[in-house]
Amino acid sequence: MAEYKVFTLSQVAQHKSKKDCWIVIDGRVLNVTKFQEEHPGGEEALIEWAGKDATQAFKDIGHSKSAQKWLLKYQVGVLQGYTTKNDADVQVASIEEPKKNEMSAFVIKDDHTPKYAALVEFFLPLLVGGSYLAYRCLTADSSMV
Ligand code: HEM
Repeated sequence: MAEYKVFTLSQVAQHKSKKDCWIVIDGRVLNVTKFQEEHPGGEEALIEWAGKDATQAFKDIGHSKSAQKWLLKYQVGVLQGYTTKNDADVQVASIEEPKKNEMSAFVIKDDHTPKYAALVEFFLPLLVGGSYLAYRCLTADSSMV
């Protein structure tokens, strides 16, 4: 388990230039100065967030799991108020939740009960109506005799 130095947001804010660029993601303080040119999303995306907490922006893009692992490579500390018990904890917190919600929505759609109810609602009036007509026909025939 790595022991990281603790920084306040105002300490991070002092590293907001292209030559000295820190950002915060999920409570991790990252020195991304050398990563700017390598970043597949462009260096501007990182410079825009220099010295700030970019957690929401990072999540909104939908970065891959592999991108999340890259965070560990550039971590220099932890934001005050956060505790990273181990490296795996913070990674999982970022992407898995939306996928679980998608699945539960799918399960609700897959429920067969409403289909069954719709069939009964359709055939029951037909059955009652048909029986009534048959009864009327039979009664009419017998009255003519
Ligand atoms: C140190 C933090 C970051 C790392 C390690 C990182 C890493 C990556 C990686 C590996 C990709 C390629 C696609 C993927 O694997 O998901 C990517 C794409 C991208 N990133 Fe980042 N990123 C970081 C921070 C940010 C921030 C703060 C923004 C700001 C909004 C950002 C915006 C983007 C965009 C726009 C793309 C392109 C997405 C696409 O082409 O669909 N990234 N990033």
